[in-house]
Amino acid sequence: MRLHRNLVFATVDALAEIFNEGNYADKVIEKTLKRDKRWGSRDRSFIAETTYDIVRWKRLYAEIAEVKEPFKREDLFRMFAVWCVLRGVQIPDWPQFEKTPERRIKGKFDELSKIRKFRESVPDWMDEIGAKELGEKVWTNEIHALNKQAPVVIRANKLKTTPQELAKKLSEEGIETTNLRNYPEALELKERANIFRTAAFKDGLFEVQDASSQRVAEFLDVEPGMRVVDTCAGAGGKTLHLAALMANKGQIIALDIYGNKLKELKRRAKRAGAHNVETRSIDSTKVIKKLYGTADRVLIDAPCSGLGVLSRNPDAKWKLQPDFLDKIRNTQLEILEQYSKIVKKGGKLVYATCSVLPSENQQQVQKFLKTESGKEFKLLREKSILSSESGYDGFYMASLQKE
Ligand SMILES: C[S@@+](CC[C@H](N)C(=O)[O-])C[C@H]1O[C@@H](n2cnc3c(N)ncnc32)[C@H](O)[C@@H]1O
Repeated sequence: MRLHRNLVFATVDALAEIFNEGNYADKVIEKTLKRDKRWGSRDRSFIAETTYDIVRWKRLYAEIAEVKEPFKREDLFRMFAVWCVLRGVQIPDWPQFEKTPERRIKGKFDELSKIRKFRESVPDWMDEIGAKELGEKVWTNEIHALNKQAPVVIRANKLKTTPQELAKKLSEEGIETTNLRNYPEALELKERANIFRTAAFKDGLFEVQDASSQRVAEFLDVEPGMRVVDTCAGAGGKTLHLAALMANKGQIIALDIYGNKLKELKRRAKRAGAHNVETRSIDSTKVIKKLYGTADRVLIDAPCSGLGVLSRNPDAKWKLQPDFLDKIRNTQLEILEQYSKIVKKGGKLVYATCSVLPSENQQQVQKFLKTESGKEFKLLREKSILSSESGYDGFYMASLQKE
């Protein structure tokens, strides 16, 4: 691979913004890619993938390059040089890369690879919590899996198509996919591509949704005609899946504390042809109280650490803080206690997170079952999905019934 100067410089600029200004990697990359209209798809994927790679391996690369935050521009070039050496990419003969110590880089890599927190490039506190909660062996495998680049999985929108029909249409647009066994609506892309540009996407034939995430709406056991409340709907990944499973019949009320996310949900619902979705912004406790005792199904896709989705969101390793984890656990429990009251007698509640930590998952459900609201529920089943076992995101879901 020959490196192009403007692509490498764009990558280094993006890294400076992510690491030193604390901006979100996806937003920075989106902005960077707009910088030059002449960049083709290969150029764009070089910038996106290299930036994500260096974000993912920040701790390891910084340690090898012997640089510390806040990174100076020359530090970022040194980290880039580490990326080149470890990837087997020839180092350009530019002044920024003069005297790159290739053998030393390889030697330091071998030495640091013996220690998990360096090898897997995670902060000390995260490595400790992971090992404490999951056990050394499971955490070692899990963090390894979470450091792999996530595959692109889409969900065929059954309101408009079938996975077979969709695969054919995408193939006609030059995008090859494979069916995923045991995930009835999912297709995985054989190669990464900008699928948002396809006619199939614009026509609402699919949504990008990880395979594990597709398990959540299924877990809710919905039927057409039901009244369903999706309490933490965000931009509606699961809401749209629920609408498809309910064949557009019945009612879905999508809630969130952020109105802008619900706006995006509405746009997506329109594209997907989901007509049974109504959005309500939670701007006071009244919004929730009005719904008490009214829903056949309630989904709490709770805010969480996101530790199960590090492979698609590697900068969360550096953005997450231990005190946030404490705060979010309290929020999860409060949400469970409050929103569970929306379920009517005999109805079901699904609590889900994209975390692999038991303290956000099964332990929260056990705590909830002991509370005043929780005493009315019994746990029907629960599922923990590890990325190291499934090959997709880490998730947790529990189904509870109100007696
Ligand atoms: C895991 S995300 C939801 C993802 C979404 N369900 C999907 O499938 O695309 C959690 C959501 O909870 C929302 N949230 C945070 N605190 C909340 C609260 N107290 N009540 C309702 N929603 C909340 C966040 O804005 C965020 O959109």
